[in-house]
Amino acid sequence: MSALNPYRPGLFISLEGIDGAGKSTQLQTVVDVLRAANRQVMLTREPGGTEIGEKIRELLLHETMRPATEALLMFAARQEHVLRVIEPALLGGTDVVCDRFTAATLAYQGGGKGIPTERLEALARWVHPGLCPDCIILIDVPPEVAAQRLEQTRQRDRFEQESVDFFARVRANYLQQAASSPEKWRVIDGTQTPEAVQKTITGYLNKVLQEFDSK
Ligand SMILES: Nc1ncnc2c1ncn2[C@@H]1O[C@H](COP(=O)(O)OP(=O)(O)OP(=O)(O)O)[C@@H](O)[C@H]1O
Ligand SMILES: Cc1cn([C@H]2C[C@H](O)[C@@H](COP(=O)(O)O)O2)c(=O)[nH]c1=O
Repeated sequence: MSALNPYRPGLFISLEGIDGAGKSTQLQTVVDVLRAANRQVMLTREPGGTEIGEKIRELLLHETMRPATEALLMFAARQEHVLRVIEPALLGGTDVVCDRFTAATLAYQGGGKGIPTERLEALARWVHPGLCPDCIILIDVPPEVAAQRLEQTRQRDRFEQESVDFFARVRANYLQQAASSPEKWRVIDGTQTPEAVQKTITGYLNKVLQEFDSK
């Protein structure tokens, strides 16, 4: 059973951070820690995670659109993802590690693009009533650091081309969300070396699992 949702057998963990924070680099760490504890684990991502969701992802990452369209498409993809993938896995006892979830919509479409939080929260209540991650790991870096990393490494999609100011707003929103639910969020300093970030995530997750086992 989940530590925070005793009616549910699998743990639901999401990873968050601005683009370039190092989230993809650390996803496997999360999976490895859970598997080392003999747990069944599924790794998935948003937007995406289903056939329809991956098609919506392509639109979101590459087509120009209004912020409201963006928010609605995020939730359209999430509806399919929750109903077809996340809930069945959790109910079957599989832990779900999700590369971003609704916190990203609040941060990017809310903090970054100015969609009112109440509208996004209303969509979240509609699309996944009663479901939220048991723990959310935020890899936190200043936007200047993330921009430098992205510049060095790859061709950038529509979000990755946003300004440093945009990512400063997204980061501030994430930190605000984390501060308002400290029992659920763990903020990790992503400016450390990848090995140090990995060690911090491993220590944190082992504590979460210990808490879970003691219930
Ligand atoms: N702790 C770190 N220190 C220095 N560089 C890092 C660190 N973590 C990741 N990187 C490098 O930064 C770049 C971006 O990392 P990664 O792809 O993991 O970020 P991300 O947060 O998943 O980005 P996006 O959300 O855009 O996919 C990569 O080149 C990666 O090797
Ligand atoms: C779920 C979600 C994602 N986004 C943005 C954030 C990223 O720029 C991309 C996804 O790419 P990633 O490198 O695989 O993380 O989508 C968003 O704006 N709102 C959301 O809800």
